[in-house]
Amino acid sequence: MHRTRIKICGITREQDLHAAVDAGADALGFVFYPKSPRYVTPEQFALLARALPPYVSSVALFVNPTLAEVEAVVRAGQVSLIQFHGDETAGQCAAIAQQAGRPFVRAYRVKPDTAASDLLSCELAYRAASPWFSGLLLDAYVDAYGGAGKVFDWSLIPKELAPRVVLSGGLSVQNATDAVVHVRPFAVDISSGVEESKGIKDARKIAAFVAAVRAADAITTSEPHHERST
Ligand SMILES: O=C(O)c1ccccc1N[C@@H]1O[C@H](COP(=O)(O)O)[C@@H](O)[C@H]1O
Repeated sequence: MHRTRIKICGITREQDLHAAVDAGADALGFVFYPKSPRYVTPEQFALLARALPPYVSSVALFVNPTLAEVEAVVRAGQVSLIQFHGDETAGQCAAIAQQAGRPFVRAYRVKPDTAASDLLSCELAYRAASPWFSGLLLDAYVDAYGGAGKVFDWSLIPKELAPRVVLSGGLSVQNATDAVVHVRPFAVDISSGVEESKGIKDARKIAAFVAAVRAADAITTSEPHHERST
């Protein structure tokens, strides 16, 4: 059975970190973009990261960072993976990841006119650019860098790419099962959909989201892959 990996992003409080871990999250995201309502400083991250148990990944999310900013975070606490969510080029991501010694996920903000070939060639280019490239995260394009709670058209994702991507953008307790059953991504990433207010997570929503993803995993296991409807 495929177990869709789950990342809960935008952790700012220790109680939210525990809620996500207790619910069964595989990864927790910390936002190092100062304009975000979910921003944590390296000092705040250092305290939060001490509460991370083994085998739960921590993802440091940046928007157009300098190498020094990334290195400061990597020094502050345990970082498993970097997430680039800005306008960084493949070369910049590769250079920072190499220097910081961490693999990275690249966010691609999907527009209504994004073609399947755009997504496939982007993945190919990143894979060629760096051995530190771990995969693409697909988010909806909005007039901000992310965390906007907006869904994009999942049918734009090429079927051959879906099993490798992190699906993101406007996921919620309500659409989680649908998202996993239709797209069958490797992982899902959610931030605003499990919040009570910006930067403050809701433990019940986190638990319900994880349950909805697991329900979808059970459905996709009983349904042969070739029957995927999108
Ligand atoms: O969470 C933020 O504030 C944020 C800021 C800048 C870039 C990305 C950000 N969050 C990421 O956006 C996607 C979608 O979030 P949502 O579930 O639609 O709220 C997700 O990967 C967050 O990690």
